[in-house]
Amino acid sequence: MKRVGLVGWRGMVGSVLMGRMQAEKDFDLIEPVFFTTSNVGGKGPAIGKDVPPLKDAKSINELKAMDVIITCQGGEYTSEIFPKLRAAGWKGYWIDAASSLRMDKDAIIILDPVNLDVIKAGLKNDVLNYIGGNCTVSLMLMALGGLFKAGLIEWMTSMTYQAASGAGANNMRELVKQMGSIHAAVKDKLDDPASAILDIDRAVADHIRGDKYPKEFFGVPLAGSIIPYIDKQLDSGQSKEEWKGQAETNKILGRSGQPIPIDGICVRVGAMRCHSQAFTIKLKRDVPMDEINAMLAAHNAWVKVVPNDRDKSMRELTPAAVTGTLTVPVGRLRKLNMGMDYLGAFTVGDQLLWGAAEPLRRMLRILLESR
Ligand SMILES: NC(=O)C1=CN([C@@H]2O[C@H](COP(=O)(O)OP(=O)(O)OC[C@H]3O[C@@H](n4cnc5c(N)ncnc54)[C@H](OP(=O)(O)O)[C@@H]3O)[C@@H](O)[C@H]2O)C=CC1
Ligand SMILES: N[C@@H](CC(=O)OP(=O)(O)O)C(=O)O
Repeated sequence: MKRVGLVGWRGMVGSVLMGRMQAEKDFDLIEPVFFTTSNVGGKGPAIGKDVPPLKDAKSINELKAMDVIITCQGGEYTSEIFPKLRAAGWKGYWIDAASSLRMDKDAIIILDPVNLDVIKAGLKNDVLNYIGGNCTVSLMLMALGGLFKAGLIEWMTSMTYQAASGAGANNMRELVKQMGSIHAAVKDKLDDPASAILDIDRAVADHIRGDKYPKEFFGVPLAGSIIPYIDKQLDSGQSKEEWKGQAETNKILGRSGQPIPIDGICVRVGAMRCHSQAFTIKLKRDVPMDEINAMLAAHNAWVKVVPNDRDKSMRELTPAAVTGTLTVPVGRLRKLNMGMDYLGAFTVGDQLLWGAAEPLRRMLRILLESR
């Protein structure tokens, strides 16, 4: 059995990964060894089988004994430990949720329902580093895989509505606190049916601009507002999150040469853990809608085409409907006023599942099956 080291298993992404690995009985197929940066010698998680005490995630010697390492510990950990581990001669497989190594020439971005061929070619060519993609990019590709596979996309824009979870666990807590604090600030007025809505509105606006509004982690209000910037600022005028759209998509698809142009504006909204995206897609030719729907639906087992119907869209194409599931609905599909080769679409996906944890455990399975 392969010795698989798990780092970052108790964090937010790690916990989702643990849940999925247990649900899919992945632990039956491996010898799991759990690592920690804060509790060496402590008890490992309950996974239905005995595991050794927690090992030191900074010990190159302990890590070197692993055949595979899966880490959700974060980019700083990867940047510190990965080069030392390779410098020490470790030849195992490194599977990582963090972005640090994604664009390295020695790394493959993993999203097997979309790029199993790229992953398999990597394994054949002894590539050892397999990195999960950015959540918006992975969810976009799960939704639109059929159009990419058919080579129909000339260029596209993605305008995102990204959940608080993408910023981390503390930010999710802060979003809920912000919601609660808004309600508390106007509860008396809300309880009085005779109160004027503009008084409530003014009180809410004063509150979210005021000092008592909790915004330690976001820095600005999210509940009752939006944040039109995600990740670092780049000289190109894009945010780093926006830059990833084109760079990672083309790498995931294994495209060399001319990249498919992809750009847009990434925005944080008050959803908990589902990212949504609205697309404008320039098709290479006018393809009938029934063919487009069929292509999208047939691409993978998780995408679900939602008919462009008001009631169905409102019920099935929302973070509230999708959260905690692996289903990636895509809908609002229609030709735009710009012409018959312009397609509009909207998708929603759980960014902790397909956007983070799921591709990692599936990569482990691919490795186990291939080796
Ligand atoms: N958040 C996201 O949406 C996505 C994140 N990623 C990447 O995954 C990595 C991890 O992200 P995320 O899971 O959000 O990070 P977390 O902050 O939730 O967890 C990271 C580590 O923090 C330590 N930790 C400290 N205090 C706590 C606590 N109270 N509860 C749990 N863990 C704690 C744990 O390490 P220890 O046990 O050693 O103390 C844990 O492994 C990042 O690199 C990120 O870029 C990738 C895709 C999406
Ligand atoms: N930046 C993403 C989350 C994330 O962790 O992305 P990446 O893995 O590319 O750093 C978000 O805020 O929604």
